[in-house]
This record gives sequence, structure tokens and C-alpha cells, in this order.
Amino acid sequence: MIIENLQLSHFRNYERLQMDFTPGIHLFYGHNGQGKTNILEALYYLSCAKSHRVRHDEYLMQKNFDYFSLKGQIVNDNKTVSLMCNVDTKGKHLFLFNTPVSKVSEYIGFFNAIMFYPDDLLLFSQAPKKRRQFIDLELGKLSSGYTHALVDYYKILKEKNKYLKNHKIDDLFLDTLDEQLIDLQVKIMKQRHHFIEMLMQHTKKYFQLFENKDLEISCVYESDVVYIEDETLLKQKMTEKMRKHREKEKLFHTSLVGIHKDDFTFMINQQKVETFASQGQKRMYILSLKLGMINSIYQIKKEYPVLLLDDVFSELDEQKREILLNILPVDVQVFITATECIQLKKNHNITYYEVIQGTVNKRRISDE
Ligand SMILES: Nc1ncnc2c1ncn2[C@@H]1O[C@H](COP(=O)(O)OP(=O)(O)OP(=O)(O)O)[C@@H](O)[C@H]1O
Repeated sequence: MIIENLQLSHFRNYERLQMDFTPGIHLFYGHNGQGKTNILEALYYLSCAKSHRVRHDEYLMQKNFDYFSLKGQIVNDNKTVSLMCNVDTKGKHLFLFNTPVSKVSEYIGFFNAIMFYPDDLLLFSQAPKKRRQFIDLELGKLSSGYTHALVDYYKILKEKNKYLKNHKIDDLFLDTLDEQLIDLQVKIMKQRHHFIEMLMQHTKKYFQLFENKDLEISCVYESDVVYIEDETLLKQKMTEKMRKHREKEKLFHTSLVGIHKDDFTFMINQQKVETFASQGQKRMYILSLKLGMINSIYQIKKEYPVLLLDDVFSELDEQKREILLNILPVDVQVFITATECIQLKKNHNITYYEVIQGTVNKRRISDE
């Protein structure tokens, strides 16, 4: 999958920008605060209708404007898809092939992008909710069935929590809600378990290329019940767990067990990354996870997503930079930002762009 062109209008510090892209690596360089990350953010937004760094779209509208527009043409398996996001104070207006789509879930999936962003390092120390969000987002790129099960689960959970606020509780009604939750939990847990297995298998390979071979990485999936393949037994264990917590849930007026409490602990040599790893190791771990993710997508969908690497070279020594560039699958279209025009080996198919205060100029390497 590649993006062939991108158009921005009133997005961040870009009034208007139009760019055409070839396959290969695209390096955006320039001083701090010029608008390099904004381009990656626009690409990411086009892929999943949200920013990777802010929750509210109004921050993305150019100062003194109350709307922005992003447009792009994606080529996948010789088919072209046009995507458009028009965002104003009323909300997002999404288009596929110039036709409006009403749900974000219908829009997502035509343009897959994986982003490496320096703040990703916080993943290890943040609250479990953030790790669940990471897993849910990435797994959602591989399975729309997973996202639907998740949406249904949270809908029923909301209903259960609302019901638990009542003073009079009918246990039979709670039983029916729990049954529905357990059915969905089994599906979600199964997918999370298999996804972690696949992702970590790919991630391990990359991490060992970057780091010492003696360092073994893993991810422990922590849930209220230990995952087992046998669905009937898994359901039985979940039911027992919920029953055990029933009185406490009534007392606290909220549900206390379920996959909404799951966590994922990333480890190096059986030790938590958060407390064991150096900053450099955390960085390589995250980068390996992102590379693991592009390979997981390829394994399932037989197509590579676009890779967005924000400020990835800072704190990477030259040897690691070279390893990174050499292990990138040649079919992956990559967008990188850097504060310097890092001259890469001639055998990398790379296009350079200098970014100065919201203007982007393509540069030939011989210009430098
Ligand atoms: N809504 C907005 N309207 C206008 N300008 C904006 C808006 N949001 C951010 N900016 C400007 O965009 C610039 C930041 O762009 P960006 O985050 O892409 O920087 P960068 O080139 O990646 O820098 P660094 O190397 O420091 O990460 C800043 O100058 C900021 O003032």
C-alpha cells in the first residue's frame, strides 16, 4: 500500500500543501517547530480519522480558521482509493471515493498507517488503559470483528454499570447481562491472546537485530482469568469469577471484573521494561513493536501499511540507523522526520524534503 498524493488545507501551520509521493523512503528535515511532524500527523489522521497527539480536532485547525481538510490517494493492489476528511466545528465529515461515510468504522481500513512517535515510550509507564488502547487500536487494524465485539462489550458494560447504581437489584437480570459480557469477553480475549503472540514473535526478531542477542523480550497478557484455548472452560472460569464478585459489585455500584481491566506487561529477560530497561532499550523496544506491527499486518492482509517514523533517528547511533534502514522491507513506503538532512546510502530509495515554516521543498541529494 502506498499513498500517491496528499493535500492539506488549513491544517496546523499549513495553509495549503500538495505533494506527490513515490514508493520508498521520504525524509522531511528541518529545524524544530517547522511543520515536519504536522505532515506525519496529517497522514496518520487520513488513515484513522484522528490525531496521534491531540484528542480534540480544533487544535489541528490552522490558527484563525475553524476547519481543515485532508485529501489523499491510496494505491493498494493496483486499486486506487481516494480519501477525504473535512473537519469543522460541527465534527468530522469523512469521504471514500468522494462519497460521504457516516461511521468512522466504515472509513477505517482503506489506508493503514503505523506511527512511531517519541511519546510512545510512555507506553511502558502509563496506566493500563493506555496499553489496552494501544492493543485495541493495532488489533482493530487487523480485524473489524474485534472492534465490533469491543464496541458491543462496552455498550453492555455501560448498561450493567448503570443498572448497578439502582438500590434494588434483580440477580436474574444481572445474570443475563453477565452472560452477554462473557460471550464477548471470550472473543476479545482470544483475539488479544493470539495477536500478542504474533506481534511478539515479529517484535523479538527486530529487537535482537538492534540489541544484544542475550536479551529476551516478552509480553505478559494479564486478565482476571488466565487464558485457555478451551472456550467452554474459559466461559466457566469467567462465570465463576463474576459470581464471586457479584456482592462486591452491588456494594460498589460498578463492575469489577472483565476484559476492561486487562493489562499487558512488556518484559526484558523476565523483568518489567518500565523498571529494568534503559531509555535506549525502551526506544528500540517500541521501534521493534512498530516494525513487528507492520509485519503482523502483512502476515494477515498480505499488504504492508505505510510507516511513519517521527524523530526516530535522534538518539540512534549510526550503526542502529543503518540497521533500521536495512531491515525495512523494500515494499514499505516510509515517511521520516529528522532535524538534520541525514545522508543515507545511495542504495536506499530516498526522497528528501526541506521543511521551513510550513513550506516544503523537495531537494535532490546533490543539492546538499
Ligand atoms: N493549529 C495551528 N495553527 C498554526 N500553526 C500551528 C498550529 N498547531 C501547531 N502549529 C505550529 O506548527 C509548528 C510545529 O510543527 P511540528 O510539530 O510539525 O514541528 P516539527 O517540525 O516536527 O518540530 P520538532 O523537530 O521540534 O518536532 C509550530 O511552529 C507551531 O506553532
